[in-house]
Amino acid sequence: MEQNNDGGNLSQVQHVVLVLSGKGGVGKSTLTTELALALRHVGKKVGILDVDLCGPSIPRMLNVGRPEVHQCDSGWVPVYTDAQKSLALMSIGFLLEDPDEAVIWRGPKKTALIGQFVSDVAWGELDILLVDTPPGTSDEHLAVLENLKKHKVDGAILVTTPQAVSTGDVRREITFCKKTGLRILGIVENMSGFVCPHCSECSNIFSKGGGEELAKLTESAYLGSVPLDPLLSRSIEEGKDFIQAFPDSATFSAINSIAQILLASLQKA
Ligand SMILES: Nc1ncnc2c1ncn2[C@@H]1O[C@H](COP(=O)(O)OP(=O)(O)OP(=O)(O)O)[C@@H](O)[C@H]1O
Ligand code: SF4
Repeated sequence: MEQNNDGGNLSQVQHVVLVLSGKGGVGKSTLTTELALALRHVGKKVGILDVDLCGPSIPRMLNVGRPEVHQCDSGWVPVYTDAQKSLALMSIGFLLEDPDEAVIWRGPKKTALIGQFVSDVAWGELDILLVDTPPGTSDEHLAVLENLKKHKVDGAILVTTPQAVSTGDVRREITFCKKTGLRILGIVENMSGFVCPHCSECSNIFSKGGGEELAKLTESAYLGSVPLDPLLSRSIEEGKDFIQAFPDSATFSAINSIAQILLASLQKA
């Protein structure tokens, strides 16, 4: 783990993990949300930093709307999703007056805001902070990474889909990690098979195993796969806690297993 002596607002955060994807729509924000809920489920204190300027969707997924954010002496106070303060969220969406505002910002403004955003959240004590980044390998990624690296970052989880594994987007993402010295903690294949809402049987619509192949190719861990599950997309749309609502589902087991493997690899590092 990279760390300097001045941990700043991240000094009481044990682990920082970026969630990346080569392109949009592969389920990066969904998995960030579900992994955070799964980690909370096993008693961890979790934070989510939503830096996805293209579409900050995590507040909707966690059903927190657009609360007013307050400042304390050490920075922005994150929004807590529960009374126990076990899941903290700070989203770039909270700071935008108009949700479409960020799209028209030019590079330097985005970079400056991200810099401030990454450094100025008063997280307090957290076991793990998940950072939902914009899709691709843009300047925003570099800005997030540069700012986090001043403090600490354990590495990144790469989210892909069975169809996307062999595309240029994924290769560019891997090259980005290598060039910036960002450790790939593991690969997750999302939308891997389809869970029938009637009989819960999972059918592989697209070829399977691409995520595993990619993990071998990049010599990184394969964290697991999550099926395309209508119950999960409904929970996400309605801002409900899937982990709490469907603890017996195969999708819950898949997400839980990925969270456990991730935790084990962070504890080992
Ligand atoms: N495993 C899944 N099962 C069912 N629906 C899913 C699954 N993963 C993602 N989705 C749905 O796919 C859509 C896109 O997901 P999401 O917003 O998480 O993608 P993303 O990669 O973060 O996209 P972007 O970075 O462009 O915001 C959402 O409507 C979400 O509910
Ligand atoms: S998976 Fe089962 S319930 Fe779903 S359509 Fe096929 S047979 Fe019917």
